[in-house]
Amino acid sequence: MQPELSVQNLSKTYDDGFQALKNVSLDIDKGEIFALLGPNGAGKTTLISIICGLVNPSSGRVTAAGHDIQRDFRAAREAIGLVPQELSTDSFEKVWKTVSFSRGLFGKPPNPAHIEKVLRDLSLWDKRNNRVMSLSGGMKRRVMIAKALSHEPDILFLDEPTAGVDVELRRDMWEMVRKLRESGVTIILTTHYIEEAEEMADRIGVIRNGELILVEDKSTLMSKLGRKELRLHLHTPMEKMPPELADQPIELSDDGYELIYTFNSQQEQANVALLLRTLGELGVEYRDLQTRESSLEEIFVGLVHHD
Ligand SMILES: Nc1ncnc2c1ncn2[C@@H]1O[C@H](COP(=O)(O)OP(=O)(O)OP(=O)(O)O)[C@@H](O)[C@H]1O
Repeated sequence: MQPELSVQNLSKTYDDGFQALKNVSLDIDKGEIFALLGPNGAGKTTLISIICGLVNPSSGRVTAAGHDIQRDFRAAREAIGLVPQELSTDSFEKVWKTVSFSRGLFGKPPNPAHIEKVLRDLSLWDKRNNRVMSLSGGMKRRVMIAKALSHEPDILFLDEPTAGVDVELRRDMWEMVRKLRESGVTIILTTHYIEEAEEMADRIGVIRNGELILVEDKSTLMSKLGRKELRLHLHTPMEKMPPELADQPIELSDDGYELIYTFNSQQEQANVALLLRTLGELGVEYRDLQTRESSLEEIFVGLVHHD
């Protein structure tokens, strides 16, 4: 199957000589939710802006829904909906009008039934006759999404969709994104909230200094790079690590009351059983045992700050 979005060897050097993207290649399938993670200035917005035809690439090729974004600009752009990072919604226009107008910009004939559906799906129907500028920040953000969906795009870009949005609205947005995916829309989102990527994405790409350093299924990423931690709370403090445990990835807490064992998620649980048996043989008693897996956030911080 042809990917819905294909980015091949894309590079961008801005006029001042700054190289914001370095040979980025990425294929995204129809119906995927793809999260692009990266620290500030990594190149996320540049990548999205090139795909949406707002910035010219220095080299490389992009196809969206099978259309080359440079040779076949109109068709490619029509296939894409973009919800930009900056909200430009200080409009005197009413919600219905501004959303319908966006559709017209793509040369699509009016389709009130579609606009109604979009507004209803985004819980904006009751506000359709309100002026955009009179809406709350969260509602304005929904209007931005409605505008991006007005021309029935196949691919939707959400550039930091929930920045500055409260937790409740964030959850509503996630719900909405899932519904969109069910209707066959491919979704690419950038986010600083790792929780968001963890919650939503099928695949995750990590971009750093203009390079796509990793693309992986979320679950693979978490099991490959995630670590598990086992903490044993001891009955009596231990003064130093017994020699039998010296070659294990195990640490003793400063107060001597905790043994902390870390292991790769992929590694066999059998190692844990072995550790517990060794402790039993040594007569080390513990009152409590806790396990914990590293979050995507910890994995991400590790990726972005180390080589
Ligand atoms: N027009 C421009 N001219 C020169 N440099 C630019 C231009 N636009 C962006 N840059 C630089 O390119 C780099 C990537 O910027 P970009 O906005 O793509 O990052 P980002 O990953 O989206 O960051 P953020 O998370 O902060 O939005 C930054 O260092 C930025 O300063």
